[in-house]
Amino acid sequence: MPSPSAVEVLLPVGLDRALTYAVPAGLDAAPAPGTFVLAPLGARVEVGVVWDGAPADVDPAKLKPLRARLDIAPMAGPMRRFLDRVAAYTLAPRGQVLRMALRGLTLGEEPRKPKVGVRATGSHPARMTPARERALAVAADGRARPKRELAELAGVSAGVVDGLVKEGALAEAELPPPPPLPSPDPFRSGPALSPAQAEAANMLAALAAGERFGVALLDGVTGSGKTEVYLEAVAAALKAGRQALVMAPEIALTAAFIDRFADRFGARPAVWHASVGEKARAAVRRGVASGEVRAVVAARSGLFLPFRELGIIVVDEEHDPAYKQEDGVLYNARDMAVLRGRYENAPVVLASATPSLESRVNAERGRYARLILPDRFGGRSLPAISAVDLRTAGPAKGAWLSPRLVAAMTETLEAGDQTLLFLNRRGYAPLTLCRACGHRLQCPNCSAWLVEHRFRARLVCHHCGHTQATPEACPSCGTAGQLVACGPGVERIRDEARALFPQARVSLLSSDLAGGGEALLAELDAIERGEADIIVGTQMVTKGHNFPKLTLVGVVDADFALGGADPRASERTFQMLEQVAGRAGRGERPGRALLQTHEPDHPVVKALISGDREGFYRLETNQRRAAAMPPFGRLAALIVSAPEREAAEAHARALARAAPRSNGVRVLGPAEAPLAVLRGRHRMRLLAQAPREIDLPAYLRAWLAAAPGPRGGVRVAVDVDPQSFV
Ligand SMILES: Nc1ncnc2c1ncn2[C@@H]1O[C@H](COP(=O)(O)OP(=O)(O)OP(=O)(O)O)[C@@H](O)[C@H]1O
Ligand SMILES: [Zn+2]
Repeated sequence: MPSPSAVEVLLPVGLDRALTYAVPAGLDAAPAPGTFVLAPLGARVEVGVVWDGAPADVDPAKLKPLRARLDIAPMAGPMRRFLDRVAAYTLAPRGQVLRMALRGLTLGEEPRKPKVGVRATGSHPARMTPARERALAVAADGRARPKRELAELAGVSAGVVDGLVKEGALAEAELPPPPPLPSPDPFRSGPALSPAQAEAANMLAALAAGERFGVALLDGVTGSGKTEVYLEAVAAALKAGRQALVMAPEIALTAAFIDRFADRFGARPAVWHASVGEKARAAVRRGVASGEVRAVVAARSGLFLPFRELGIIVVDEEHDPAYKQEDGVLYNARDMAVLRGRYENAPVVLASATPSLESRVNAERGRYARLILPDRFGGRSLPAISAVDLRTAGPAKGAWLSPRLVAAMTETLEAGDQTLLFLNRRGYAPLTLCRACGHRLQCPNCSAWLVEHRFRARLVCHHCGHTQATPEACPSCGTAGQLVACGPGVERIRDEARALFPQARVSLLSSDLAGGGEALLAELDAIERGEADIIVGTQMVTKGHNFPKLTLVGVVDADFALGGADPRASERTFQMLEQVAGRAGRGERPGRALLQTHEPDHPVVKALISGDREGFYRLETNQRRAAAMPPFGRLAALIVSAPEREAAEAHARALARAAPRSNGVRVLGPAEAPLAVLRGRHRMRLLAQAPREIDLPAYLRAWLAAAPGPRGGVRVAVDVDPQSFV
C-alpha cells in the first residue's frame, strides 16, 4: 500500500514525471489533486500542483517533505487532464506544459495597499484665498479623493491642497477600494442580423446554450460579419452563466476589436497577450479562476488560463499559422482549443474566411458543423481580383510597381480612397550584394542573408536577430561603394510609393515599426480614421482589419510563398492573398485587388481571380489526399541540431537507423534543413509520415526510446504536425 502521507507533485520544470513528496504533519493529511503546493527541488523551492495518480511506493521518511500548501484555487480536474493530453500529443515534458498554465500566477492575493487621499475636516484655514475656497467647496461633500483629483476638480495647484492639509482643513483619509470592473451584459441587444447571419448565430447560440462539447466551423467570406455572429454565441454562453474565451492572432487584438466587443456587451473584455504587463496578467488570471472575469480575448496562451466555468471558445482566423507556437512546447492553439473544449464540455467555434483544409475536411466528415456566410454584409460585393503578368507588363527596371498598379493607385487617390500595398517582406531589401566581387552579406550565425533595414541603417538577420551597421565597403573584397540592395522589402515599396505620389500620406505597417506594439496600434487606428492614403504592409495587414476607405489592394509579389518544402504552400498563399484582397471594398465603395505575378496560370492565382474558392479547396483536398498529407495522413518532424555539422549528421543518421519498423510509418531523411544553420547550430531534419489511424505520438515515443540519447551538444526537437518546414 502506498503511504497516504505521500503525494505526486508536478513541477513547472523540464520534467515529464511528477515527483513524490512526503506530506508533513500539520499540512493536511493528503492534499487533493489540483492543490497548489511549495516543493523543494534541489536548492530551490518551486510552486507545484498535486497531480493525479498513486504516489510511488517509497518510505515517506526518505522523501522530501512539502514546504507549504498555497491558498490558491486548486487546478480543476479537466484542466489537469488537458495538460496531460497536450504533453502526450506534443511530446513535451509535462512540467513544461504546466509552466504555460502557471503564467500570471502570484502567490496568494497580494495585500492591497490602501490608497490614501484627503477629505474635508470641517475646520477652516486661518487665511482664506479664492483658490482655497474653491478646493474646500469641492471637498465639502465629505468624500475622500486623491490629492491630484481634488486639485484638478477645483482648478488649483497641488500646493494649495498641501497647504490646506497643513492647516488642518483637509486630512488624509483612506480611499475606498475601486469598484469592480463591469461585467459584459449578454442581455443587451446586438445589431440586427441579416437572415444568413441570424441563422448561423442561432445555431451557434443553441450550441453554446447546450453546455456540451461540439465544434462549429464558421466559414464566411471576408466582411460577412463573422464577428457579429460569433458574439451571439458568446452572449449565449454568458447567459448560461458560463465564461467565454475568444482567441485571435496577436495583432488582431486591436483596440478596434475590443471596442466592438464593448459595443456589443457594454463592458470591455479582459485581455491576455504578450504585451500585457505582469500585474494585469495576474489580475486576469485571478479573475478567471474566481469567476469574476466573464470574458477574455486572448492570443494563443490564453488557452491555458484556469477558467472556472468555461462555456465557449472562439478561435477567430482559425487558419492562421500564428496559432502554432514555434518554440518551447510546439503546439497548435487551434487544435488544442478543440481539446480543451472537449474536457470542459464547452463548444468551440472556428471562424475564418479561408478555413484551414484540416477544418474543412473535419466538417465534410461530419465531425464539425459547418455554417456558411456566402455574402458580404449589407449587400457589399467581394473585391474584383485580377492579375498583372510580370513577364509582359512588369515595372521598369529598378521599380516594383507595375504601370497598371500605378494607374489604379492614381485613380484611387483621385477618388479620395485608400490603397494597400502588400508585400510579406520586412525591411528595405532582402539581399545585399557586392557588385565588384559578387559577395552576398550573410548572417554570421545562420545560413541566411542579412536584410537591409535602411531606416535604421542596419543589416538584420530575421532568423536570429543578429544586427550590424550597414558597411560602406564590401567585407570580402574591400571595394567601397559597390554594395547594392537586391529585391524589395516594404521599406523600399514605401519609398517608391512616396516618389510616385509625393502628395500622398504613406503609412508603413510592419512588426518592426519604431515604437513597437503601441505605435502599431496607434497607426492602425489612424488608418481606420482615414489618415493615410497609401498603406504599405507585411502580412500583419491581412488580418481582420476593417478600413472603410480602402478600395484598392496591390499585391507586390503574389508568388513569394509558392513552391518550397511546405506541403501547405498553396493553401497558405491562397489564404494570405484572399485575406489581404478581402480588406478592399468593406465600406461604401466596391474594392478591387491586383496581383503582380510571374505565374498568372498557377491554380492559386486562377482560383483567386475567378473567385472559385470551392474549386480551389477541392483541388487542394484531392492533392493532399493523393499524397497522404495532412489531414489525410499524419506528419511529424525531428529536427536534430548541434554546434558541428558532423555531430548533427551523425546523430540524425543514428536516429534514422533506430526508427522502429511499423505498419505504414515512413521515415524520410535525414536531410539538411533548408535553414541549414540557425543561431550557430547545424540542423538536419527527419520526417515521419503515417496513415491517419496510427498514433503518431506513441510511435515517436517508442522511436526516441529506442534511439541513442543525444550527446555532446546535440539536441532533438520533436514537432508533431509541423507548420514550418525551414
Ligand atoms: N448585422 C450587422 N449589422 C451591422 N453591421 C454589421 C453587421 N454584420 C457585419 N457588420 C459590419 O460589417 C463589417 C464586417 O464585419 P466583420 O468584421 O464581422 O466581418 P468578418 O466576417 O469578420 O470579416 P473578415 O474575415 O474579413 O475579418 C464590420 O464593419 C461590421 O461591423
Ligand atoms: Zn542569424
